[in-house]
Amino acid sequence: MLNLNGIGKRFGGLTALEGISFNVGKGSITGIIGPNGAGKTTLFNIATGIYPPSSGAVLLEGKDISKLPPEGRAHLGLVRTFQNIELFGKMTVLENVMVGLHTQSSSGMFACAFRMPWQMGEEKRIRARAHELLEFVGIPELAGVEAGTLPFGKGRLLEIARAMALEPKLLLMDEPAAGLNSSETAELADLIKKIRDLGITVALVEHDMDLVMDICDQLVVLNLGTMLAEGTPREIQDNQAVITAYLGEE
Ligand SMILES: Nc1ncnc2c1ncn2[C@@H]1O[C@H](COP(=O)(O)OP(=O)(O)OP(=O)(O)O)[C@@H](O)[C@H]1O
Repeated sequence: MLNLNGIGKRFGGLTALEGISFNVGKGSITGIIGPNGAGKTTLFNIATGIYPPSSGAVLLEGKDISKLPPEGRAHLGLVRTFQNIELFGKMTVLENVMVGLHTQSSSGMFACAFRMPWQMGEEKRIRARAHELLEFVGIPELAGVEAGTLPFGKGRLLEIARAMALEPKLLLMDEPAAGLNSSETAELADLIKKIRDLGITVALVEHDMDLVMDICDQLVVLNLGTMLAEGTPREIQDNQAVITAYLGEE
């Protein structure tokens, strides 16, 4: 689904990544883990188009997307969530999801903002779909609430609903469990599995080892900008280099 081919990244004299190659399998949940400063965020930013790689290529379904900006990647179905939730605080929860749906709709934001008569049917369809997505992530009762007043954990679920509005083929999540308590993390784990069960490929950068061991089909371990290991959670747990470099730190 997503191929990272010999990715390298230099920031001035510092080599943040070197020779990173792996494939995020279609329909899988892939976790990218590693100690602090391993290069996870840098790799995530290269995959989502925030930075160009210094070397190597990013391929989505075989197509080289290395030079595409984030919006272009989103059009091809590569959608991301943020570690620091970015919501429209003054809008309702429902409206936040509707904004995502408008960017996908044929009529676009402009016509919808002015409520052209021929857009009313579309508007109704979008509102219904937004309700469905809130139901899917488990917060249907919060539709009318101002997004800025949401507790952090609910905000994360809303962000996921908004990402789902973009109809991702591949959802890239930046530390989705950061800031969540254990019951919220368990809820998140169920939701990510539900997303995978819809046929959407998921890749996440995450520090919460219990979460990645629970939900991931495949793990990639980075250390000091290189790939230390790749395998199933079981294989990674038993990998001596990983234990030394990473798990041993805990
Ligand atoms: N924009 C930048 N300019 C210069 N150096 C950077 C930049 N972004 C990252 N680095 C460096 O690249 C290396 C990898 O950092 P990165 O943030 O990708 O690691 P990480 O695995 O995400 O760490 P953490 O788990 O702490 O978030 C670090 O040495 C970092 O200082």
